[in-house]
Amino acid sequence: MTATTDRQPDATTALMTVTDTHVVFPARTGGLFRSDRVHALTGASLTVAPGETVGIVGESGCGKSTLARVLIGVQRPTSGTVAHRGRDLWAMPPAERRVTVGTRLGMVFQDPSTALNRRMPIRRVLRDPLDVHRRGTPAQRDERVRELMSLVGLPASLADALPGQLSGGQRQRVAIARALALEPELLIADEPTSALDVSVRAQILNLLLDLRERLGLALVFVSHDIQTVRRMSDRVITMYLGRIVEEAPAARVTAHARHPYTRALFSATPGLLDPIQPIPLVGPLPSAIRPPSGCPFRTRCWKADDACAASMPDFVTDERDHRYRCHHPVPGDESTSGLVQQARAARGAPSVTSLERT
Ligand SMILES: Nc1ncnc2c1ncn2[C@@H]1O[C@H](COP(=O)(O)OP(=O)(O)OP(=O)(O)O)[C@@H](O)[C@H]1O
Repeated sequence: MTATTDRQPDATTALMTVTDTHVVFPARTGGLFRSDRVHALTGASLTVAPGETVGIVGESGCGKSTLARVLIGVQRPTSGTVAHRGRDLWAMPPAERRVTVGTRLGMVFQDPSTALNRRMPIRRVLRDPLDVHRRGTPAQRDERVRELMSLVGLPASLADALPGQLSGGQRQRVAIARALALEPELLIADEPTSALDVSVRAQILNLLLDLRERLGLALVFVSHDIQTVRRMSDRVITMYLGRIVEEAPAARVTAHARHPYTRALFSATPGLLDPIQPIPLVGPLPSAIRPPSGCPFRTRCWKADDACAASMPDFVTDERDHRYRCHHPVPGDESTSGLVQQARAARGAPSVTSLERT
C-alpha cells in the first residue's frame, strides 16, 4: 500500500488527465460578503483512459458537474491543469482548444428540452456541428445525419420534426446523436436520465452502454442514482464538498468502500446493501463558501477526531487501484450494520440525521 499526494497519471495512455484542479466561483447566493467565494472544486485529480467508464457520485452541490465541465474543457480551472492525450487544453491556442473540445469531447446534459434549440428541426440540430467543423461534403453530411439517427434508434421520418414534437426520450436520443456527430473519444453524461420518465430511463442508459461498446467511447457518468452509476461504470469516484475523497473499482465501491462518506452515501440508497438501514450522519452538507478545516466530512463523520480537524490526509492507494483519503478509513470487511451501530453509539441516535435518500 502506498501513500501519495495524488495519482500520478500516465500521460501517454490517458485520454484525459486532470491534475490538482481548483475551481472557485464568486458566491451567487448564501454569501455574507461580496468577497465570498464558492470552493466548487478543490485539488481534484483523475485520469480517464480510452474506452473506460468513470462514474461520479456525491450529494447535490459536491462539485460533480463542475468536475464534468472541467473535464470537457468548458470550465477553465482557477488553477491546475486538464489535458487531452497529454496536451494541456488551456495552454493550447484558443482555435486548437475549440477544435479539440468541439470534436474529441462530447457532452449530454440533464434536460434535453433546454439543451436543444426549439426552432431547429432534428436534421439541422445534427448537421450543425458537421457544418461548424466543415466535415465532408454537403452530401456526406446529409448521409452522416441519417447514420446518426439510426445509431441512436430514431426513425428517419423524424428528421424534419421539431424538438417539441418529440417525446422526452426521443429528445435525449437527439442530444446524444448530436454529441456523437464528430466521433468524440469521450462522452460526458451529466444526469442524462433524471429529467425523463422512469419508463424511458432504462432505454437511454442501455443506449449509452450500447454506444460505448460499439464506438469504443470513454464515458464519464454523473448521477444521483448510485445503483445506475455502479452498473454503468468501471470506476466510481466519490466527491464531497468539492473534493474527490475516494476512487474505487465499481465492484469494490458498494460494500468495500473505505471512506466513511462513501459508505454512508451507499447505505442511503435503497436496495443496495443489506441491511437497508442508512448510516446516520450529523447535520446537513456544510457551505462550500466556508468549508470545514482539515477533512471537510469531519463535521458529519462518526469517526472524526482532532487529526481530522487539523489536516486533510493524503490519498492511500491499495493494490487494487482503490484510493481514498481518510485518517480513519473503514476496514474493508466492516459490515454496514456494524457501521450503523458505531455511528449511533458515537453520536447518540436521537440527534442524528441520515443522508437524504437519493
Ligand atoms: N457558476 C457558478 N457560480 C457560483 N457558484 C456555483 C456556480 N456553479 C456551481 N456553483 C456552486 O459550486 C458548488 C458545486 O456545484 P456543482 O453544480 O458542481 O455540484 P453538483 O454536485 O453537480 O450538484 P448537483 O448534483 O445539484 O448538480 C455548489 O455550491 C454550487 O452552488
